[in-house]
Amino acid sequence: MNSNLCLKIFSAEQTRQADQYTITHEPIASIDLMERASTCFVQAFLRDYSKDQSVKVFCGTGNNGGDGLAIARLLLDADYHVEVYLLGDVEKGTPDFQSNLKKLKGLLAPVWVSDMVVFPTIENGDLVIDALFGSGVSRPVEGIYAECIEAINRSMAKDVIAVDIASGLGCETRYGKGAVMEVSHTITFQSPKLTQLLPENDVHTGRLDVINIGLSEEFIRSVAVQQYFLTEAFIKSLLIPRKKYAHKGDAGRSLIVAGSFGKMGAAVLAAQACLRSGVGLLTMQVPECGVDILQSTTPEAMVRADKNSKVNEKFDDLEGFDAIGVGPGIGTEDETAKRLKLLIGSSKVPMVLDADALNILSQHPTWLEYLPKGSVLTPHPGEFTRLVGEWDDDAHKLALQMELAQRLDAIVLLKGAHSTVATPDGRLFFNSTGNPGMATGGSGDVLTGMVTAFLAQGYDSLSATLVACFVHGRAGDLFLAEGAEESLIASDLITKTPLVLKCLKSR
Ligand SMILES: NC(=O)C1=CN([C@@H]2O[C@H](COP(=O)(O)OP(=O)(O)OC[C@H]3O[C@@H](n4cnc5c(N)ncnc54)[C@H](O)[C@@H]3O)[C@@H](O)[C@H]2O)[C@@H](O)CC1
Ligand SMILES: [K+]
Repeated sequence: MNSNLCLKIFSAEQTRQADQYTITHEPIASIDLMERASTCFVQAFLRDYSKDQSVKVFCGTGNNGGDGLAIARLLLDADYHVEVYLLGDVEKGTPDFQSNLKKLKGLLAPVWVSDMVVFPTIENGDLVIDALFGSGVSRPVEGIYAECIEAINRSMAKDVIAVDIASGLGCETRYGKGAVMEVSHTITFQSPKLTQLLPENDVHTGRLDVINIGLSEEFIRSVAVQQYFLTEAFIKSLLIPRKKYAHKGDAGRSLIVAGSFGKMGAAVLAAQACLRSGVGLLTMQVPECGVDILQSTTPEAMVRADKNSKVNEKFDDLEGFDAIGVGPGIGTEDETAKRLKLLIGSSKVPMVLDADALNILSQHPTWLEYLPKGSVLTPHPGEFTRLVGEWDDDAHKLALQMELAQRLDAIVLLKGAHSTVATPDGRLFFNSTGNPGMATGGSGDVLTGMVTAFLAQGYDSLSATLVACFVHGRAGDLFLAEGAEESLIASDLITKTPLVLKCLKSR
């Protein structure tokens, strides 16, 4: 696995080192690197924001403020109506801030906001560019800066766009006691910052675009990190090609235990997602009441009927399977719980545990110790709370996720916007695909089917989980090309999977 193909999530210090290394070794003057970053920002900005809106740029006196000044100049060149507001001790500004201030002064007179009397009125429909603080913020933001941030947060601005990171939001921590800018869009440099991927900072990040400003690839490759952001190139590198003389057995055999009376839809979704993700042979174990449903909706799957008519009770004969998925719609009846215990105890192949299987396990935590090697847990936040208890904030939640993966020697996929995948050796992968439309019933059942399919096809547990997670999100994103988020239903994810896989497999 070549993790260098992912975007590495750097600390503020590593970001600073990457800048410095690039300046020394490319070599490029610091001011030219700032110009390059600002030009990349403006290119992204021009795609989304038209000239009929007034742009107010708020700049601090560090390099983020320097970026803001360069961006203002480039937008003026592009015929935007721009106003610039400066905060802080301009005399003490960084050298690159000073150079950009000089370059701008011939074109426009910036306003120094010494107190709130000079703070401008932000009209309904204005755009605000936030360049007060970037990755250099090191403590809670207070005083005039905080007053200014709070005024912008209360304003009628149509959009607030952060340069690199919202002011006041640290790369690794939020400095919660101070003011933090609320932004609708962040255009960040080179790689996302950890805080930008956490739900609690959604209002401080908004839509996140990561732009490549050409920091030294040599440096980036050399830095060891534990946290990664998935890229298409990385996922492509994980895909296993089908062999020319492949037969259905080569593509793996899965067993999925799913469904109960009234919840057979979960089994159908998991089955169809598993088949569309390339499994060779799929056997579904469902209660008697679900046999006809499965056979008629999904003729490609073989079906094993449980003697219990309404719930899954019997999990015998595990011979010949390469991966086992269990959980979607099985319910938490006592008989099902007992048989889940036996299934865990007797399976010799990796298992994917989801939904009610996780709910049962949270009632019987000691059974988790017997999970077969390479197993994958795929909780949503509710199931995760039942497994590990409440968390204080998102950082604590990630710590609990990593601790669980280590303790169980299993992969733990925590679902949500930017789903996270934790490994037993302490790595954490953030997904980069998906959208809010996917918060819909059955979406998780589809994911279970996908992970099970990739495991059965011979992917190692981490690769199977990462590929499934990325493909699942990309399928959701593809749906948005033709439908609204609100209209997305879980089966749309299955419908879009063939095209997603085709594109990923193309060179
Ligand atoms: N160094 C480089 O070569 C590049 C830097 N870039 C920009 O530079 C930014 C980082 O710049 P800086 O390191 O100058 O830092 P910032 O511009 O984020 O912060 C500036 C200063 O604010 C002070 N400060 C920190 N927290 C404060 C607080 N709560 N209240 C008041 N003052 C506070 C710090 O001492 C620092 O000197 C990046 O986010 C990015 O926008 C880009 O231009 C790309 C290239
Ligand atoms: K900023």
